[in-house]
Amino acid sequence: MTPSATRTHRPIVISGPSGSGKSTILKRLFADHPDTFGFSVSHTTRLPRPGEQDGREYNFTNQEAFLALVKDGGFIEHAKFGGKYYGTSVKAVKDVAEKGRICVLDIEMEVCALSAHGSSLLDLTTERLTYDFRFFQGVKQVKKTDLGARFLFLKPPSLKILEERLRGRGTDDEESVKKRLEQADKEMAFAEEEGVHDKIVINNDLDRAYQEVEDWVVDGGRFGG
Ligand SMILES: Nc1ncnc2c1ncn2[C@@H]1O[C@H](COP(=O)(O)OP(=O)(O)OP(=O)(O)O)[C@@H](O)[C@H]1O
Repeated sequence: MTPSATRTHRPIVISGPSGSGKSTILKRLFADHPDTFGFSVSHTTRLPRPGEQDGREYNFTNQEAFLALVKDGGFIEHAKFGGKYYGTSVKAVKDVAEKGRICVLDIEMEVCALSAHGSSLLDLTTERLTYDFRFFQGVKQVKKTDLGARFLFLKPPSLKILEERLRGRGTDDEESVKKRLEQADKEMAFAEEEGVHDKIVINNDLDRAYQEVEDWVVDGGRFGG
C-alpha cells in the first residue's frame, strides 16, 4: 500500500439529507470527469446474487472473516441487516486511490450509510434512533481514519422544498417522506456544527449548486491535494 495514495487522491465524503440532490450532482460530476472518481466496494456476508461478482458489486466474505476485520478496526462503517453484515472498509477506500481515482463516499442519512454505486448499502428497516446515530457516526468514523477525506454537505434550501423534491421524485411513500423530513432537520443541525464539514453547498438552483460543488471538488485541478 502506498501511504500517499489517499494524499494525492483524497476521498470525498458527500452527505446530506435524503432528497438533497446528492445522486443528481454526483451523476453530473462523474459524467463531466470520466475516469476520475470511483466508489469503494463494500463487504457483505450475504451470498452473491446471480450476475454479481466478488470484488465488483461487493467483497463477499463470511461472518468469521468479517468480524475479524471489525475487531481489527478495518471498517469505517458496518451494520447488520436481515442477519447479514455489510460494511465499508478503510482498505476498500484506499484501493480506489491506489487505482488513481478519488473515492466518493456517499453518506446518506436515511440509511446512514456509505453506499456503493448509488445503491443503498442497507435496507431502510431500522429504527429512527439508529438513523441518527449512524449518520453522525458515519461522518465521524471517516474522520477517525487516516484517509484524509474532504467533507461536503449538500443542503436543501428549505424543508418545504426538500419535501416537494422528495414527493416529485416519486420513489417514496408517505411514511418514508415523513421520516426523511424529520431526520433532515436533525441532520442539518448537526452539519452546521463547527468543523464537521469543509464545505456546505445549498442546492437551490441546480446548475449553480453543481458549479459550486464541481469547483470545490476539482479545486483548480488539485482535488484538495
Ligand atoms: N436544484 C434542484 N432543483 C430541483 N430539483 C432538484 C434539484 N436537485 C435535485 N433535484 C431533484 O430532487 C430529487 C432528489 O434528488 P436526489 O435523488 O439526487 O437526492 P439524493 O440526495 O441523492 O437522495 P437519496 O439520499 O435519497 O438518494 C430528484 O428528483 C432530483 O431530480
